[in-house]
Amino acid sequence: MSQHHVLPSYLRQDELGPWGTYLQQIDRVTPYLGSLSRWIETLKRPKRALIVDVPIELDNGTVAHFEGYRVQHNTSRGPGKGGLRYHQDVTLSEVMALSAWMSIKNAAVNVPYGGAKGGIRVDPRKLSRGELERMTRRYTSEINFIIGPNTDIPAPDVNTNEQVMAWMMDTYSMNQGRTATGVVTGKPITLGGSLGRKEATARGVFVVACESARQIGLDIAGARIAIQGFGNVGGIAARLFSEAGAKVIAVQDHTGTLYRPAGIEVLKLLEHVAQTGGIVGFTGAEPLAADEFWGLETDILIPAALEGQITEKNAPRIRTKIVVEGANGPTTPLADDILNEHGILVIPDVIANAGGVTVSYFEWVQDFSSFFWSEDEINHRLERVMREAFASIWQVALEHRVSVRTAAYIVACTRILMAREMRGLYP
Ligand SMILES: NC(=O)C1=CN([C@@H]2O[C@H](COP(=O)(O)OP(=O)(O)OC[C@H]3O[C@@H](n4cnc5c(N)ncnc54)[C@H](O)[C@@H]3O)[C@@H](O)[C@H]2O)C=CC1
Ligand SMILES: O=C(O)CCC(=O)C(=O)O
Repeated sequence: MSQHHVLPSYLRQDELGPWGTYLQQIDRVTPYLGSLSRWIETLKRPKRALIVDVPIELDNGTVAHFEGYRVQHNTSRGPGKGGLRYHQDVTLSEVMALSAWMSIKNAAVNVPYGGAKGGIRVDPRKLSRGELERMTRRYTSEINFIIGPNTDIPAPDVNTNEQVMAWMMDTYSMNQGRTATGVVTGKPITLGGSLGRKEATARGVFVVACESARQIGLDIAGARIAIQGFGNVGGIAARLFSEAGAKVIAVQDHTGTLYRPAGIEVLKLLEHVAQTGGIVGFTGAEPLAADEFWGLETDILIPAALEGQITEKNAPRIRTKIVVEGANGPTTPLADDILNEHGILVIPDVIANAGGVTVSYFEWVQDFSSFFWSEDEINHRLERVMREAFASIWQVALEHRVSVRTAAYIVACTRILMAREMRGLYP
């Protein structure tokens, strides 16, 4: 990383993690921003970062404290928007990076939001349903004063789902004294959720994978796909690819790795995961050592789990044609360079997984107007947004002879910094 980054005083150099990846991505786009680059520092620090203590009474009567975060990276183009993650390894610098990637993503697909993200450092698998509800409600109360339908709108991310969103919406509404459905998206349909939101991220991944495959003359029917992460994004993407005639030959999650060259029966695997919580123990494919996953020969590789999975260590072994980033931040900058040198096309997170927030935007619009659209209408609009965003970013990549990631950042940072410049700094 270049030496000139002025880090916020609450981050140590050795704690950078994904935030360091993000800063390098910003360094790479800066030379393409012309006079707007005088505002670049705006993107290198979050606008607002809140750390909260979340105490709850456990079922056994003891008290546990969890650390929670909500970071609003940028609100130049609209309210903060982004998911909420429950994971034992969540840190402030990770949530900062995730919030920054939301700013870039929302601008890349041109939805009228800034970027935000939240997290709680907890292994939710160790909590009962009651404990999970109490933790969610307490966290929501603690961040209550910085979220709202017009200020910052959370949504599901790793280990959170529509039930968690329902508890958040209810807690926020209790504090407001009125029902405020628009405070979160990814809600249950019966509480103002949108048809198609659950599948939206995976559908967006599928659409951009098809668009990029078309660019390199790859047929999706019969294509070999490997997917890391078999949750909301990876599991549903696997289903969409197999419905389109592709072969999902390898899958990895936190419980194990599976391989079947003839193609895994995705519906059966989804059923197994719904019953057992992970892919381990599925008998319709061979178990594989975790590290072997990265060396498999495939046509499309989809990281759809956590950050920092493709590094300079495993990137040299990757044998695929396209990497489509379902996860946020799965590829480090060094790995990005290696994949590029090997002629592997990388479709970055900020466009590849933007389908989720796009339908979150549709949900928010539907909540405000109390008028709900059909699933066909939603999927149709989603596909149009994804295709148009992909086409314009692809064009910028060709014009500037840069990676698709840098092209997406050129488009997004120009939109954000233009808004910043037009708004000015005063009073
Ligand atoms: N849910 C959404 O709408 C969106 C999610 N994303 C990103 O997609 C990624 C996955 O999110 P979701 O599918 O929503 O989460 P999820 O909680 O539904 O699924 C996460 C999956 O990752 C797997 N996983 C966790 N640790 C792993 C490890 N060390 N090795 C291999 N697999 C591991 C889990 O087993 C699970 O299958 C995250 O990076 C998230 O930020 C991005 C855009 C929107
Ligand atoms: O739907 C949303 O608001 C955000 C989803 C999310 O967290 C993401 O795109 O990474």
